[in-house]
Amino acid sequence: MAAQAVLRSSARARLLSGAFCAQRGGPALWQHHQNQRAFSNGKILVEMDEATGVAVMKMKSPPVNSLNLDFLTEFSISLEKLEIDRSCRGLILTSAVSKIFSAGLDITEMSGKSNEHYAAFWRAVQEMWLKLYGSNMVTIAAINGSSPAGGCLMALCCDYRIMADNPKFAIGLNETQLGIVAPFWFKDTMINTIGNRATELSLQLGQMYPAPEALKFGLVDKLVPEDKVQSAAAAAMSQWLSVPDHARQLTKSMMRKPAIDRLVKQREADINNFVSFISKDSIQKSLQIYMDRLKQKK
Ligand SMILES: CCCCC/C=C\CCCC/C=C/C(=O)SCCNC(=O)CCNC(=O)[C@H](O)C(C)(C)COP(=O)(O)OP(=O)(O)OC[C@H]1O[C@@H](n2cnc3c(N)ncnc32)[C@H](O)[C@@H]1OP(=O)(O)O
Repeated sequence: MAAQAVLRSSARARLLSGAFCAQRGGPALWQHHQNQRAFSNGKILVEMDEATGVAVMKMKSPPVNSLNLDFLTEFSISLEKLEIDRSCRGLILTSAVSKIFSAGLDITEMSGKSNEHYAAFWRAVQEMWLKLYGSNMVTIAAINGSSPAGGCLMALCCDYRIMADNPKFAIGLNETQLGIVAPFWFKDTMINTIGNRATELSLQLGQMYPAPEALKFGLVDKLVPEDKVQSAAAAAMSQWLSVPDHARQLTKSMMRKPAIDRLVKQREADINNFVSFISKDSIQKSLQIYMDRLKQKK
């Protein structure tokens, strides 16, 4: 895909230079065990089944898998590593943290930091989206917990979503509830999944949907009991992998390329927009109030 080509160069350069690995105290090399390969960069564990060509990526950044700059960098590099591995055809994205898929963007990365930090953070968020939404692999989200905002975006980037059938787990783009705004590419991703009107309702209200409602709304494709999420994802994956790769990939590209091209064309403007928005005093105040509320609910 065009966007993939643009993106691959920077992440691959970092991957090959080993800059990221050195920073983490050593290269994230594959460990082999029978038909399994695995690597971990700290916040992400990847296990690959060589017999099926399916990798399972587990987010393991307790307490809530929030997407901070380190996490996003590890995520993009891990994804790139799988993308360039020709033996890997499918990716199941899930969480190793009990009851949480991902709490979305780390709010502390958007509060009280320099404009340079905000810009680097937002570039990393964009990169995560460009890589996951534009992946050539079959991507299935095994949503085994709550998934607000950026966590929901990650799930929406996948080709298919299976969620644990537990009404305590909720998913949605709740940005307006924080007093912030989902950018156009979050909105486009949701429109491409549930349509324009449902997205407008959902985004304006900052709605979080408990699993059964998320299914009705089309935000997820299937609900299964909590202990069956991984096996259901594996079963769905084998169905998806029965389709010839080239035909499926071209179809995926046809569906997603307009949205991807849109961000690629205005990446720098989108970063500048984010920095000027997030650094406003009124927005900082809203985020502070939201964080205080989160801590008080305990
Ligand atoms: C006009 C154009 C504008 C263009 C762009 C401009 C704007 C930018 C848009 C930015 C888009 C943003 C996307 C996002 O993802 S924002 C993040 C949204 N996330 C949330 O609202 C999630 C909040 N968290 C929760 O609802 C819950 O924590 C939970 C995930 C359901 C888990 O609940 P529970 O198991 O009860 O855990 P706790 O609430 O006790 O949380 C544990 C500790 O984790 C901290 N926490 C939680 N979420 C986050 C987070 N997202 N970031 C940072 N930290 C988080 C929480 O405070 C607890 O910390 P503590 O133990 O120190 O108290």
